[in-house]
Amino acid sequence: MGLFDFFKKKETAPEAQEALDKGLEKTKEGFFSKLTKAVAGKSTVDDDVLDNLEEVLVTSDVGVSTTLKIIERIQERVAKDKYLSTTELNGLLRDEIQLLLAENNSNDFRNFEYGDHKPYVIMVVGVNGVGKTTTIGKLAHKLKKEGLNVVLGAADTFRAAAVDQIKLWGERVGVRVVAQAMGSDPASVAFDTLQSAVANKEDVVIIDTAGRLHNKVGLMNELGKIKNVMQKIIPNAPHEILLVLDGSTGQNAFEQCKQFTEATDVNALAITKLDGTAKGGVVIGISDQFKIPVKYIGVGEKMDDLQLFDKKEFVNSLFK
Ligand SMILES: Nc1nc2c(ncn2[C@@H]2O[C@H](COP(=O)(O)OP(=O)(O)OP(=O)(O)O)[C@@H](O)[C@H]2O)c(=O)[nH]1
Repeated sequence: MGLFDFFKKKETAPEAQEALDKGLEKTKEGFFSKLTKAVAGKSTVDDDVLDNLEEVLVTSDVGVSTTLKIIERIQERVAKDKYLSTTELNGLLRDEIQLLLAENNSNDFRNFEYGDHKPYVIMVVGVNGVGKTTTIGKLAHKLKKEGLNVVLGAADTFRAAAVDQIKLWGERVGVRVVAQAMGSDPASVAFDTLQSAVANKEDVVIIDTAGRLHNKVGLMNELGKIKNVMQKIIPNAPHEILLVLDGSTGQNAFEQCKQFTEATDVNALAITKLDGTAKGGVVIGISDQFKIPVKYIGVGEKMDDLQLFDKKEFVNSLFK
C-alpha cells in the first residue's frame, strides 16, 4: 500500500472503535449527565431548555460561537416544528453536531489531494506538554505498521529532554532519528533530515519543533526558517503542518490554536488526551472556529492510541 492509500484508508477495526468509545467515555458521561439535568422535568424544548443546553455545551468546551450556532439551529427547528419534545433533543443535537463537523471537515484528510509526495513531510508544532512527542511517536508507529519508512527529525533543540524523548520513541518504534546537539539550529536539523530522507528514499518525514509561545514573532521566525530550509530540498514541503493540542485544556487549546494559526499555515490538527477529559467538545468547537480539519485524536497513552479522526465515528461514539 502506498502513502496516498494510507491516508485514505478507513479505520474500521473493532479495536479502534472500542478505543474510541473508551476514550470518549468521560466526555460522554459528563455531557449526557448535564444534558439530563438540563431537560429534567421538561417535556418540550422551550427557552429554558435552550438556555440550559447552551450552558451544557459551553461547559463541555464546545466554545461560545459554536454553541450559539447550534442553539440557533435548534431554535429554528423548534420554530418550524412548533412542538418539539425533549426526547427528540438528543437526535437533533446529534444531527446538528454531525452537520457542523461535516461543514468544517469537508476537506477531510481522506479526501485531501496529497498527490504522490515522497517523502511526505509533516512539521509538527504545538506547545510543550500537549503530547507532541507522544503523538509523533504514535504516528510513526502507525505509519510504520502500514509498511512505510519513516524518519524523525529532532528539531526541538531547545531542550535536551525533547531530543532524548524523540530518540527514545525512535528506538521504541524502530524508526530512524536525525538529531544534533542540544541548542543547535533547528533548521539545520530539518535540512539534514530531509536530505537524508531523500537519499534513503524514505516515505515520511516527521519534524518535531520547539513550541515556545512566549513571543509570536519569534515563533513565526523560527518556523518560517525551518520551512524555508526544507523548501531548498523539497519545494512544496512541509506538506502538512500539524498542530498538536491538548484536548483536556479546553479554552487554552482554542487560544493556542489562534496563536499558531497566526504564526504559520497550520493545515491539520491533532487533539490529544481526549480519554482523560470530559471536555471532548473541544473537537467540535475548534474545528468549527478555525476551519482546520481535525486529523488525529489521541485517546490514550499507549502506542496504538492515536486514531485517524472520522467525524461520523466520533459522533456515533458520542451518542451511542
Ligand atoms: N491519556 C493520554 N495521555 C497522553 C496522550 N497523549 C500524550 N499523553 C501524555 O501526555 C504527557 C505529555 O506528552 P509529551 O508527548 O511528553 O508532550 P510534549 O508536548 O512533547 O511535551 P514535551 O515533551 O514536554 O515537549 C505524557 O505523559 C504522555 O503520555 C493521550 O492521548 N492520552
